[in-house]
Amino acid sequence: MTDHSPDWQDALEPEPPSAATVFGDRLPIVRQFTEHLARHGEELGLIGPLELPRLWSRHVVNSGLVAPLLRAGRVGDVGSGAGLPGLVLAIARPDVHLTLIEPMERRVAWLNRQVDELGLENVDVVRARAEEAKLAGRLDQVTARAVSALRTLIPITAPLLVPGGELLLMKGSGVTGEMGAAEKAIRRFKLQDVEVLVLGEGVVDDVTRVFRARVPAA
Ligand SMILES: C[S@@+](CC[C@H](N)C(=O)[O-])C[C@H]1O[C@@H](n2cnc3c(N)ncnc32)[C@H](O)[C@@H]1O
Repeated sequence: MTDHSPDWQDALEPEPPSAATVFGDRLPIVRQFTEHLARHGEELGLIGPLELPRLWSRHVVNSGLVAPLLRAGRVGDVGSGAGLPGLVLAIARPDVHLTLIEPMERRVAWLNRQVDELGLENVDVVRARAEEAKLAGRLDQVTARAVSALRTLIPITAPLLVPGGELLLMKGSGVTGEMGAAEKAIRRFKLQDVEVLVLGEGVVDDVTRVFRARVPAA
């Protein structure tokens, strides 16, 4: 019999074993989200045409690696786009409230639709640029992925934090160079305990780097 599976299904990377390790009993909802993204992501301009063969490992599992770093409280994800890492983290950590901050109307509509379809009760979506989101001093932790270099990302994310709050900024292998270029911003916001965490060793082929730092406590 001829297989009439749609193109997206043929192109989608098979679920890697790391997905079960990272998401545990939340995996069925992560699967739903990944399928929605694979089905609609390209036509909605959320992911590029080359991303389906690496959607699980490069995007979904990669985002989920940050979940153990979240503390209970209110976490903001700046520039959520398709929901990476914000929606994935909201699925993985139902005990944490996620605020997804995204200025583009089409992406905000997508995020709201996913929140409804996946039945997530720990998410709100704010349509705004981070610097205009009226969230200054309100968030316990802020995540971001693929939004901008640290030198411009720190000045739009650090002001959102409560005193003692924490930045968790997902970065590529160039993070050390970015930190050098961001020295002025690191000093200006008096960031403390600045470090780069390497996540996923022994679990995934491509490790994830996270720039972690705290703003001073009051
Ligand atoms: C390259 S996409 C990355 C999306 C997603 N974080 C990911 O990893 O796939 C960058 C996203 O950041 C958003 N963005 C750009 N500048 C922003 C700002 N100042 N505040 C909030 N979001 C911003 C864009 O609209 C876009 O959705």
